[in-house]
Amino acid sequence: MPEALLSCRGLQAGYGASQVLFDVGFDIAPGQVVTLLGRNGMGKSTTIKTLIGALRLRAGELRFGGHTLGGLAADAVARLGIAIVPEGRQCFPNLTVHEHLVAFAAHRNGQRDAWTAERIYQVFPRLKERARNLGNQLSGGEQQMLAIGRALSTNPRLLILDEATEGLAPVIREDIWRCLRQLKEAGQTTLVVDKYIDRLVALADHHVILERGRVVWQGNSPALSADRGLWQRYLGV
Ligand SMILES: Nc1ncnc2c1ncn2[C@@H]1O[C@H](COP(=O)(O)OP(=O)(O)OP(=O)(O)O)[C@@H](O)[C@H]1O
Repeated sequence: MPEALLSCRGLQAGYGASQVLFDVGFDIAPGQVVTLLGRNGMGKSTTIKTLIGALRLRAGELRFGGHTLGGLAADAVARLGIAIVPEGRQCFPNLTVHEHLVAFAAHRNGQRDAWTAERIYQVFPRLKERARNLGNQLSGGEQQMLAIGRALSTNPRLLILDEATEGLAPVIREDIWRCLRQLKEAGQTTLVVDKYIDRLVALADHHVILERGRVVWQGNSPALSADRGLWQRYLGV
């Protein structure tokens, strides 16, 4: 097992008086795709908010690429190379597709094969066709592709997708899954939260199941596929 890019142990976090995360711990190795699973309200988004510095870490250890993240503000975490595609896409209505892909461009992964606009267009040919369109002229699926492309343009060492296929038509969702497979083949380290477990099993290397703010199971795709009891107990499917 290569050294982890992200490593968290015993994470605790919450909102005011309500504690939501009690004991969250997992690793993400370079190039891995890891999922956070669990029913609604179990702490997936709260874990992500804690990782990106949007929510204060109350206890635990959070390390990323040799840095300790706990206590760092969100902009500092972003500069270290964690990019998030948030729920709800958030494209800019009056920037063109191409402007989205160059305005935030950075080089944070230290790799030679940078995600340039051209490379992003290879993964998302639809975006190339729409390069001159404004953000508010795009369909929901195109906006989602653009949100992923924009995050990639910062060349993150870790890409985080929170419910990236939420609200999309099935055919568009499949397009997003195909793109995520391409990103994985290109070596992009990714953390995914989504509800389509069968698709995640096909895509990801490692899965982490949360139940009321604690990791109750983690393992690889064959192990998760083989244990339908886990799906019923923790995932409600
Ligand atoms: N801003 C907030 N203030 C107070 N409580 C919150 C806030 N955001 C989330 N919570 C609570 O924290 C708990 C965990 O929520 P979280 O959003 O992390 O769950 P989740 O696993 O991502 O599920 P979902 O798919 O519903 O988003 C829930 O009980 C939720 O009500």
